[in-house]
Amino acid sequence: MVAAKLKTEKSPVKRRDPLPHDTKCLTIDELQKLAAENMDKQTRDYYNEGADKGTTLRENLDAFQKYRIRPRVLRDVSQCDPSIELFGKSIPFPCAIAPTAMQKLAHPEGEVATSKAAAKFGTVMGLSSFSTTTLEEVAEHRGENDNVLQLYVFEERHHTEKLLKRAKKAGYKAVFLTVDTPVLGRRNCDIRNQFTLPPHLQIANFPDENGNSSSADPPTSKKASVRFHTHAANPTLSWEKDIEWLKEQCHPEMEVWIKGVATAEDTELAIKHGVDGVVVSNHGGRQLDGAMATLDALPDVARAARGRIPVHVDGGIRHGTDIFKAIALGADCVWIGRPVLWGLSYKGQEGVERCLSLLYDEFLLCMGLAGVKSVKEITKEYLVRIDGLNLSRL
Ligand SMILES: Cc1cc2nc3c(=O)[nH]c(=O)nc-3n(C[C@H](O)[C@H](O)[C@H](O)COP(=O)(O)O)c2cc1C
Ligand SMILES: CC(C)CC(=O)C(=O)O
Repeated sequence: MVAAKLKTEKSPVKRRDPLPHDTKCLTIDELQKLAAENMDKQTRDYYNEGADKGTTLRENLDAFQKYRIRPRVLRDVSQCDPSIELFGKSIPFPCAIAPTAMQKLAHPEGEVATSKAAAKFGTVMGLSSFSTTTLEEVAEHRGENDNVLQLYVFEERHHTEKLLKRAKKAGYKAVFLTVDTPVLGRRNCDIRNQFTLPPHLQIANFPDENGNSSSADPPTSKKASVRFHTHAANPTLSWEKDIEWLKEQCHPEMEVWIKGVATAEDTELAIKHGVDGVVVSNHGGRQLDGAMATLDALPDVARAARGRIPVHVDGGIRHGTDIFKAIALGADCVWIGRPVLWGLSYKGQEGVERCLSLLYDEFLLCMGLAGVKSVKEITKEYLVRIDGLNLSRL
């Protein structure tokens, strides 16, 4: 396979051994189809849908087709190195696992399977606050790996405070404060399906007064202390009030990143308020429908950051060439959401490894064929933009 062909005996680059092919599942699109067979309608809709008309969800995907790669040749690509550093450690390629809620809907092992897969593969996992496994149990399976905790800062701060103390103790490297959710986006399928967690699953990080984890009870229930229906969104969040507070809670043990930035102005503010990194994200098209595709928002954010803080991006990444394009447009790393859920649903831990492995192989192949030997060489010189019938240099 390609990864093996690109490797030479003398290569100093330690590269992952390729997984044997699964001939039913050679692309992320095939993975999505296989996963769909294993999910009930409520789960499939919850995982796959976007907000409202799904415009931003679609555009996140389509934006990658506005660019084509300008390959360079005769560059001796026998020693391509796709690895990057994240949180001071090497990860195999510039791709990590975005936080997605309630993973036991996809597979009984849920977030533990994802953590094990991330550990085996060697990349960073983002854990949603609204996971169906406690953050401590997930951390137990991370091996040498770094994990980060996605955070919704609740109006009742004591819930968040407790969570942050636990995350520090469990060794999480960073918190990713989600900022694109001041109110919850309109998800019509969830409304029609009257989405709720099945009774055997819990939102595990928020026990009630009796120590029981909260289930995703309907909004009328008084049982749980923190429920996603009522707590994921927090319209009161602000730069002045919350970021300083969060840094005080987290530093120096955990970095504070902001997930959900889309503009140069907010990037400047993030830097001014001393955050450690930003993720360009629109929540996978699940929040503001009609918002820009993340790939379209990325160049502005990267320009504004001017290398002062890392700029990551998520949304619509379904192929190794998508990763290449995002890096060329200024991202330091990408995060993937739904493809991991599809991997989980297809085959638990093995499915998540398959997902990462497909993207890795495609990215490595793309590097070799585009004529770059390291991730830092990937710049906008390697892209053209398609405007109608014209191709323009960036
Ligand atoms: C089912 C699902 C649940 C999600 N849950 C969360 C969450 O709890 N917190 C969060 O910040 N983002 C959440 N996200 C957004 C992801 O972190 C990420 O931004 C998005 O999935 C990236 O787009 P992609 O799915 O096209 O890769 C969720 C996304 C999906 C699809
Ligand atoms: C509403 C949250 C619990 C999960 C989330 O962020 C999402 O479903 O997009």
